[in-house]
Amino acid sequence: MRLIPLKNAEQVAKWSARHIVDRINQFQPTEDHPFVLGLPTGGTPLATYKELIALCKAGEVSFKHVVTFNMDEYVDLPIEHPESYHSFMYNNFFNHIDIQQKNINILNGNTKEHDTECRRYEEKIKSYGKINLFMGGVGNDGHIAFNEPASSLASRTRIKTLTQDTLIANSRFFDNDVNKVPKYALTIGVGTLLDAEEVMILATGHNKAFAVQAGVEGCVNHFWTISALQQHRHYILVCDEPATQELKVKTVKYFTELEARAIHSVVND
Ligand SMILES: N[C@@H]1[C@@H](O)[C@H](O)[C@@H](COP(=O)(O)O)O[C@@H]1O
Repeated sequence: MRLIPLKNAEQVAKWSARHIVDRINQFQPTEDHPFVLGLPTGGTPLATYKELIALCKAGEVSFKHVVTFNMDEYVDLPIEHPESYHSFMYNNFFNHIDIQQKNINILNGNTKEHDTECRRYEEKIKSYGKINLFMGGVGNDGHIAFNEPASSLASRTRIKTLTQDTLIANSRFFDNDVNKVPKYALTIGVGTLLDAEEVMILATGHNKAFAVQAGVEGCVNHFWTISALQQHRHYILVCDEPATQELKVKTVKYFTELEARAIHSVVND
């Protein structure tokens, strides 16, 4: 894995946006050979989306031949609701870049046929071969996408019941009223994420410190689903300083020195 320990959230946004732009540009996507990008919602990636919009407007990257797959969507929350992940993605990203509508994929949480929708999503991903780069955030309890504690580490896209911790954490988007937060979500599985060619997780703020510890130093276990990424061949965790607070000093020093000495054609997986 690569741990990128940075000073603050602004640096995390700049580093992650630049990484995505470099990967897209190296790939040289075309209509018939698009770059496939997995995307999250949440407060953490917002600044990365702002950077990507700026880089797109500056002509440093085009999303014309980029296909996106979002990680998750609430169940039974109308698409037009300001807190649906559809609204989030269009308002904060898609409306401001040159992506083609036909290349945007987000799970439909308003269907009654949850299993069919989840299977369709997996098959659509497969139709592109694989996701080239999946960006993600992480919950305070170490969940990735909506793979809540004790999710199968082999799981695929499916419906999940959200935990009380997640309902409380997400109530900040629903007038601080936990009863307004949808109780279920459709989410890609841990296995779906592990199939991506590369996974980049962003973690900022001291609330994420235990999740980061689980993702770097912890044992692989289903209670901290981020830990499953330790088995991924190209896993990058980009953190600000508060998010590394629970890591050993030795661990942070090790990865800092590794990055300083790295020749980036040689990846430190
Ligand atoms: N499903 C999302 C996750 O994808 C996200 O990583 C997490 C943390 O969000 P934030 O970045 O706002 O802390 O929230 C939700 O649970």
